[in-house]
Amino acid sequence: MADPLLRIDALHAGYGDAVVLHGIDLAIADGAAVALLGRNGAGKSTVLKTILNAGPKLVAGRISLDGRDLRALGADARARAGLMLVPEDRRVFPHITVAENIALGVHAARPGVKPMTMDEIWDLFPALVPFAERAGYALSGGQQQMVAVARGVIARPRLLLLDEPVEGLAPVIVDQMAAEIRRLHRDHGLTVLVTEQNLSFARAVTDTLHLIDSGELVHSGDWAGFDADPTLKTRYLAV
Ligand SMILES: Nc1ncnc2c1ncn2[C@@H]1O[C@H](COP(=O)(O)OP(=O)(O)OP(=O)(O)O)[C@@H](O)[C@H]1O
Repeated sequence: MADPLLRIDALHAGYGDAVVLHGIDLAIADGAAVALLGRNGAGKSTVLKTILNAGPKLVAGRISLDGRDLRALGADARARAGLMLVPEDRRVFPHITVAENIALGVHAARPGVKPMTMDEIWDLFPALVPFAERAGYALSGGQQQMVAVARGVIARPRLLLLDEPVEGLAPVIVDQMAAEIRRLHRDHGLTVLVTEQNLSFARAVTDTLHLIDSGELVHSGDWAGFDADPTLKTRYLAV
């Protein structure tokens, strides 16, 4: 079997003296779409942020991309290696336009990889075209999320990490977002790791899932396996 794109071995990480991840192993194949599900505080965001070196402290374990050990790299270098995080709080800048917000993502381009043009972005996210010149503060939550995703893909990352992308969004926007992410994955080959509590969204955009509870992975498999054991939902997810 080919080496996975991203590989995490025996990862322990946390904040200050508090260790919140206790030995996470995860392998994500190139072209995969994977969900990381768990309750509030289970450790989902910490996994994503540790992959990016964006906050948590790595205590032990190894993270590699295409076989390359990432541990010595800072967040910017990991972005330029092809990892991009769309954070839970979206971080759309309020006083610049949608187009300007999206263009900020270009800084993460990998050496030798041409970022998308704005025309390519508008083709991928036609719903944003009418808002191209609108300031960030004047967007709805769903529009902000779409801007954050567009900014996340403009540099053509190898792996897009999405932290609870549809939290707080209306069901119709959730469906639109699911179609968008699925299209990026299916038609553009984008590898995706998404944390979620919204099961129907996660199911719509991924093929395999991992459940995390108190900083440990407690189940991994496909959706059919998840559905075959209803206790997984009641034990590990707040539903
Ligand atoms: N900056 C921080 N400093 C200290 N502890 C933190 C920090 N961020 C998160 N934690 C703790 O780490 C644990 C895991 O939090 P994390 O945010 O990774 O969970 P999560 O599964 O993403 O939850 P949510 O769905 O609520 O975002 C929690 O106990 C949380 O309180």
